[in-house]
Amino acid sequence: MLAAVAQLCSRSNVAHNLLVCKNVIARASAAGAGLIWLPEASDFIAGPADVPRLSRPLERSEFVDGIKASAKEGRIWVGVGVHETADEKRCYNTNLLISPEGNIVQAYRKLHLFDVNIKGGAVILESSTTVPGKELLPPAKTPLGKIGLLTCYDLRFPEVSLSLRRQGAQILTYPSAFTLRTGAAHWETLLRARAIETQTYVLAPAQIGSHSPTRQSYGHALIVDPWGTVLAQGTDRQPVAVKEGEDGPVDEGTFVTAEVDLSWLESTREGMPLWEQRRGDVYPVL
Ligand SMILES: O=C(O)CNC(=O)[C@H](CS)NC(=O)CCC(=O)C(=O)O
Repeated sequence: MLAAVAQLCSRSNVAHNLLVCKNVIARASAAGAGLIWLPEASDFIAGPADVPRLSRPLERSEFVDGIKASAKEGRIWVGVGVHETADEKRCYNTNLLISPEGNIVQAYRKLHLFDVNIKGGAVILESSTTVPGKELLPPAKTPLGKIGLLTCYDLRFPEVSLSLRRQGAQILTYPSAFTLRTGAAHWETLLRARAIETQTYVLAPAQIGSHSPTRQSYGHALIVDPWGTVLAQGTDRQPVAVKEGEDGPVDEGTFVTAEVDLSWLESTREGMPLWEQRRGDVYPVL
C-alpha cells in the first residue's frame, strides 16, 4: 500500500492551514495513497503568546473536525500533528491517527519537549507553552501495518522507537517542524538511523519554510524503508522572507509517496535478527 507524507508551511491562520491540509489529503487520496501523514503543528505555528488562544480540545476543534471529514471523504487514513488544549495556559503537542471512517484511533502526546539554546541557532522553550505527555501508546493496527506514533524532537531519543518496535511497530511516524540548523545537521541521519536500528518504515512529514519573520522550518519530508533507504523526499525550496505583521505567502503544500512492503520488512528482520541478538544479560533491554 502507498503511504504519503506532507510538506507544508503552517502559519497563524488556522482556517487557512485547514484548507491547505484538506487539499493535500484530497490530492494524496486521488494519487492512490492509503494513508497520508501531515506535519507537527499543522493546525498552526504561531508565537508563544498565541498558543493558548489558538489551541483546542480535540472534541471541540474545527481543525480536527475538518481533517476527520477529509479522511472520510477521501476514504484514507490520516495522521496529523495539532495543539491540544491542556489547561488555560498550555497545550499538549499531539499526534493524531484518524481512520477512513473519520474517527480518532490514537492521540499521542509528545513526550520530549524542545527546550534548547543552540549557539548560533534556535533558542526555543517548548515547555513554556506545552505540557509533556505521560505515555507511549501501543502501535495502532492499520491496513499498512502497525504504526507507532512519535513527534519531532522524540526522534533524538532512540529508547522510544526501540520500545515501540518491541511492542510490534512496523512503521514509525515523526511529524516534525525541525529548525534549519538542526535539520541540516541531523534530520536525515537520525531518521535513517531509527529506521535501520528498529527495522521499520519511517514516515517523517515536515513543516517547511517561513512561518513568521523569526521562525523557519527545514522541510525535507522523508519516507525511509527498514533497510535505511530513502524512498521519497519532499522537494527542497528556498525559504520565503516573511515581513513583520504579515502572514506570509500562500503555500499550497506538497506530498511524496512510497510503497510500504511488509514482506520486505520481514526479509530485513529475518536476514538480521537484531531482536533475537540483544544481550539482555549484559545491558538492560527495552
Ligand atoms: O511550536 C509549535 O507550535 C510546534 N512545535 C514545534 O515546532 C517543536 C517544538 S518548538 N519543534 C521541535 O521539536 C523541533 C525539534 C528540532 O528541530 C530538533 O530536534 O533539532
